[in-house]
Amino acid sequence: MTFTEIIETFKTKLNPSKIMDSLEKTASFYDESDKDFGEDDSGEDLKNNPYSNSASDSVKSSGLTRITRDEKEPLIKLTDVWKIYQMGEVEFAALKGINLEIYEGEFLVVLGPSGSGKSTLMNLLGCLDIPSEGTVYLNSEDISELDESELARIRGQMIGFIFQSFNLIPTLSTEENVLLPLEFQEENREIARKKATYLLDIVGLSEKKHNLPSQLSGGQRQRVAIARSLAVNPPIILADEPTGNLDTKTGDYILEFLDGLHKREGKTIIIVTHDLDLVKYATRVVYIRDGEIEKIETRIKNEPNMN
Ligand SMILES: Nc1ncnc2c1ncn2[C@@H]1O[C@H](COP(=O)(O)OP(=O)(O)OP(=O)(O)O)[C@@H](O)[C@H]1O
Repeated sequence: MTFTEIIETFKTKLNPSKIMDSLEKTASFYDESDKDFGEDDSGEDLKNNPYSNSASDSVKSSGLTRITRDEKEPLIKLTDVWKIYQMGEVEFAALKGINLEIYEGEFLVVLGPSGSGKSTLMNLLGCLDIPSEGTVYLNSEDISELDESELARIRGQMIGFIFQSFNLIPTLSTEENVLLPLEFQEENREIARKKATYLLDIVGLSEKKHNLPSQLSGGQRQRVAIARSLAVNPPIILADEPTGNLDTKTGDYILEFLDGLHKREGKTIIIVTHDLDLVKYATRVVYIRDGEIEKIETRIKNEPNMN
């Protein structure tokens, strides 16, 4: 499939009129100090931050209501959430009555062993799935009853995904993969290109923009996935084992980058992992086991892990 065909398929599937009604106009969210992936940065594009023009009016015009902690309204709220998988006659409860409130600006790490329900929980937090029972609120909107096109609209506005299962599209170049969510939101082509160029520079991949994903290393692919997840400047970043297949150095870069987004841009970061080392970045850690929350721990960020 060509780039244009892929865009058209997405648009047809996901009801563009609804998406157009609620376009996020993108806010300023980087400055030069975010340039964490140094090696192959050209630096040229950082002088012209394409996200900076709309800084003052972006949130107002976006249709998104930014909830502050003062208002004490959670950005995401799960109330007695169950996820039951049906396998023929047999039912399996992967989540059993989860209650969780996540506030804007948190760095939440969801920690649990294999099979504990982390990915199932992530799919609900990311509006990729709806609960079997219970309620999921995003920005005070109950997503449990929404259809797929409405869920897609909310995802497009609110959430950037860094999922291993969210593969890059193999037939598209690095640049086209980053352009995808922008084109999908019918961003002006020229501005979209500037944003893609800017983001690829931020993650240190300017020189690889014409490469296909298969011509990149695992770490580089993950960096493209990060650039793509940030393209529409979502307030929430969801990452499923973001360092899973990476060497320590690249994994650390990615975590430091997410940490920077949290500290400097106030992004809400949610990571699910079984890696205890990631706890040091968290403001709260949710321990999950057998589909239930075992405990929730509030932390002072960047404290050494005491476990
Ligand atoms: N589509 C499905 N149908 C049936 N059972 C499922 C399905 N998806 C997940 N499960 C089961 O639900 C439980 C939780 O799975 P989940 O993928 O959420 O765990 P996880 O904590 O993310 O595991 P891992 O760390 O190994 O990825 C597991 O026992 C799994 O076998």
